[in-house]
Amino acid sequence: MPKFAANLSMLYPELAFMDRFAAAAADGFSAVEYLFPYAFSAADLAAQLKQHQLQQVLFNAPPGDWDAGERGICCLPDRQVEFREGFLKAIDYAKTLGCPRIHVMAGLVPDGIDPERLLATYISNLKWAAEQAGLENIDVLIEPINARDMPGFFLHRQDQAHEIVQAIDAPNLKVQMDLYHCQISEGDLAMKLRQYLPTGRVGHLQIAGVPARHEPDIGEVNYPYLFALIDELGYDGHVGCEYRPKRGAVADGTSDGLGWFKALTWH
Ligand SMILES: O=C(O)C(=O)[C@@H](O)CO
Ligand SMILES: [Mg+2]
Repeated sequence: MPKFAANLSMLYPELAFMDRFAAAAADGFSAVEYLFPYAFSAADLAAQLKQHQLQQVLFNAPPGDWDAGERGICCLPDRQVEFREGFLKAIDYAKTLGCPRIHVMAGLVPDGIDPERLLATYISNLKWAAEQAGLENIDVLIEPINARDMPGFFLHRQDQAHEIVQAIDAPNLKVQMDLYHCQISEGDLAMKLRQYLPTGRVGHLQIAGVPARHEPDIGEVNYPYLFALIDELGYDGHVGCEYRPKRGAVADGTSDGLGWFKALTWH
């Protein structure tokens, strides 16, 4: 069975962020991920990980002005200095948290800029980021995100992401394959896993039910089948549980929806 990580940005919305570590550990998780650590000190976050014996497996580099609607700045030509400063801050957090990978969001395609310039900026920033992160044995990940949830995002498809990763050819630059986004954008999940996991270029997996992004046992995707396939293909990384609990922010709403996880992991 794959190893699962609780995504603390989406799971446990009923709790304050700092209380979500304890809740994830109590539910049987041994690893966590979340979008952004920057509202907290790295030392406080590291203390939570230590106290609850959790491994931090992923977080995101600063995405620009998230509250204003930005979704990453890596492809934006006029934001290179900010991207690089933010990425170095992410490396500092990763070192304190013992986190081996950082997700870099590409950004929304702005009007009126030549797509070739966006791609050139994206590639140049990713090359630089992979070099910096490589000095600390950290992987850099890029994630295709579906256009229904994030219209105008630069990166929507697995083949596009893999083409970029291959072109840059840095050993620590990989794809974050979120099966929720992949199902919405392109489908054929089992064949996509068979195509991409053996390349060694998938650095992290994530899951959610489709179409509503609730628990993985709600919706059109047969996850037990895919978990067996992920094992068969020899993937030994984590699978991030990045979904919005169906019961929402009510007491025990997240834990009550974890029957699918407990059935797989509790013996
Ligand atoms: O939304 C997702 O999917 C993610 O993995 C986030 O890191 C970016 O929105
Ligand atoms: Mg994701």
